[in-house]
Amino acid sequence: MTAIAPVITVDGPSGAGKGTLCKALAEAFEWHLLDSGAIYRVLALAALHHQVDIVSEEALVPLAAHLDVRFVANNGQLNVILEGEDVSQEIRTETVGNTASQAAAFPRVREALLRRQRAFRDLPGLIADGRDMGTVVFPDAPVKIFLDASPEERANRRMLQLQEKGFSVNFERLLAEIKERDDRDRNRPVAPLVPAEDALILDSTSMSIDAVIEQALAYATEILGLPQKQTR
Ligand SMILES: Nc1ncnc2c1ncn2[C@@H]1O[C@H](COP(=O)(O)OP(=O)(O)OP(=O)(O)O)[C@@H](O)[C@H]1O
Ligand SMILES: Nc1ccn([C@@H]2O[C@H](COP(=O)(O)O)[C@@H](O)[C@H]2O)c(=O)n1
Repeated sequence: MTAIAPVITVDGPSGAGKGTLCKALAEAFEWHLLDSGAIYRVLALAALHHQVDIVSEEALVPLAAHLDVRFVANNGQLNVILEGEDVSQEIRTETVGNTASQAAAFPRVREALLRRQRAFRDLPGLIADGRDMGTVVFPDAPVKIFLDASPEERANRRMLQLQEKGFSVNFERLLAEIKERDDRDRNRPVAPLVPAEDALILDSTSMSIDAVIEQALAYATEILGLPQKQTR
């Protein structure tokens, strides 16, 4: 009998700290990592590159079905390769994030990307980062976490992140963009951003990164029946 790889899902809104937490969990457990948002972002970038109409589900579905994307491990980072070109940085802009959230609202686009995401499930286990990991993509995951934070805190984190990279940013504009994306992700008819019924909800608004990681690790190891892991 083939063993089915366990999955830890981490869902939540933009800037809640999912990527940070998932990377730490993947390192601690030495499991595979799925950044499902990167797949939606790559689709958005491919649409922008090929002048595919982002508001046309008809036009986006074939692009999603044949998306030529690879994730290549490189010194502890995952490089994102679209049609042979490294787009790891290009997909991280707010414009691409917003375009991704428009494309992600279409049911048939999501359907076209489903199998690609499930293919990441492999032994010894998978950490899955996204919006619908626990509700749609891996509903049988034994550990589900919904990571939240207030919009103001998330906008502040994003501002600091962009400033560290040398960009000048406007807090009010970032906050408005975050709220707009939240609204679209939470209210779409398919796979909306909602916590799975069996998810642990972690509000990280007033928590440090280390405290979030520690709490998530303790929860996951307890449910999976694994020995307690050390935090970094
Ligand atoms: N608990 C925390 N306290 C303060 N800053 C945090 C916390 N968690 C994450 N951050 C910082 O917030 C920023 C955004 O975090 P991260 O990229 O992990 O969020 P995300 O939920 O994956 O966002 P997205 O869905 O848009 O990719 C990063 O700069 C990260 O270091
Ligand atoms: N499982 C997912 C993951 C992402 N999305 C959409 O993509 C946008 C970008 O995601 P990031 O996590 O990289 O910020 C996001 O706003 C969602 O609209 C999704 O629908 N489902």
